[in-house]
Amino acid sequence: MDSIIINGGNALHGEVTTGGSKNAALPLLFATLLADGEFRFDNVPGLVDIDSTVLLLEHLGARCERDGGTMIVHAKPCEEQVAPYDIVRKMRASILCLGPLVARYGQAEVSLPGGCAIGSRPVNFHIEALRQMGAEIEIENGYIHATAKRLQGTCIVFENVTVGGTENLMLAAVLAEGKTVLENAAKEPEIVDLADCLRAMGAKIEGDGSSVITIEGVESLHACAHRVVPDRIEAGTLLIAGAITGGDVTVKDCVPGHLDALLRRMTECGFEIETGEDWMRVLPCERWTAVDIATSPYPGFPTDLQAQFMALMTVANGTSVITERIFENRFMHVQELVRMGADITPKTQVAIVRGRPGGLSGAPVMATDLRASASLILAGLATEDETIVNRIYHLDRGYEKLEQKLAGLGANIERRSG
Ligand SMILES: CC(=O)N[C@H]1[C@@H](OP(=O)(O)OP(=O)(O)OC[C@H]2O[C@@H](n3ccc(=O)[nH]c3=O)[C@H](O)[C@@H]2O)O[C@H](CO)[C@@H](O)[C@@H]1O
Ligand SMILES: C=C(OP(=O)(O)O)C(=O)O
Repeated sequence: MDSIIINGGNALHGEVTTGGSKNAALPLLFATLLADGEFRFDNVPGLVDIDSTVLLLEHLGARCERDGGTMIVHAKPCEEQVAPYDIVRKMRASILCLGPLVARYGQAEVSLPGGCAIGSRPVNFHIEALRQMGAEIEIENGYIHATAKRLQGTCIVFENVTVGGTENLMLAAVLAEGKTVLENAAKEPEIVDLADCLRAMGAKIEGDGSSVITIEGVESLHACAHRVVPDRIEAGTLLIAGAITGGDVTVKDCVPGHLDALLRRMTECGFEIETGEDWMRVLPCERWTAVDIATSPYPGFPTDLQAQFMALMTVANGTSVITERIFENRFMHVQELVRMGADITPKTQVAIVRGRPGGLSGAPVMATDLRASASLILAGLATEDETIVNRIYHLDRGYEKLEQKLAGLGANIERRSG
């Protein structure tokens, strides 16, 4: 199993580019189940989760070709609408094939995704909403069995904001009969990116980016070309990497407007941040002040940056209260940060981080999930000695060549295969 070795202590300097968004690319690729023909996607990140999606699409009859950041999907009619356990268990977002399959073919069998390190992560909102559109859904032998004559447009009010649920229902409603209104919908930039792509396929969608999305179903859709939106979580992680080392880092090819919540908090900490249309820069800062964060749906502070921000707070001046409101178990990085000298008291959904400027030391640590991996690497950069981050396969789900990007900024970091 690969690990990442970091010899901390270097202030990072220079420019680094952001790749395409994992969380946008996944639903976009599942949108190809809605039409036949040749789709072209640019700015597709090279990630294990993208490989898992390709595996599932190819299982469902498509052929995918990749050349750098470009992915061509030759979409064909799907003969057997089955998403098997062996593929779904690799990636929870596989559930996003349910909406398009049942909308287009009137049936689907999709393995129920399990929980993961950050929580139980049920898909009851997806299932309930599809039932409201007329789908008959049974759960048997670990599979969701869905059938429908033609899905019927209706008004769906999500009990809680759900990114995947909103996406699955958008992917279903575009081919339903009549108008679907999604209320309390997610507003994430990835939702807007999906809506843009679906519109390019001929769908009629309004309101994406707000909490009410209206979709007028159409009879059929066609293939299109689309460029994946930049990954705001990768961009935020790279900016924090510059900040935590007291460095001067410019993150290019990103959308700073998608990171308002992070940039506001970092500015409150005392960091000087400059932004342009598609870049942002953190300037050198020797000491920063602790601030509190509480995660919430977009445009709130993203849960996917909570672990990385916590690393920054472990070496801040003062005490920070970090509240995780999206997932019930997203503090798995705390114990590993503590092994590196951090002073953190975790409670149920709150962690009290008593900052210790210059107080971290390198250690062998274990990554438990994707963003926890990033958090431990950031903490490693802030020490003066060696950190070994084990179980790095989580990182490869969501960051393309993170160690190479950080090394390009002057970090002493390498991957060791083993
Ligand atoms: C591939 C992808 O885009 N993943 C992102 C997506 O995950 P994902 O789409 O899985 O997250 P959701 O927004 O659906 O989940 C939010 C909360 O709602 C709960 N819930 C969700 C659905 C449901 O049917 N029932 C239910 O109870 C979840 O357990 C969680 O507590 O949004 C999360 C929240 O921004 C991000 O952390 C993930 O990186
Ligand atoms: C939790 C994440 O992803 P997923 O929903 O794919 O597990 C993430 O990107 O941080």
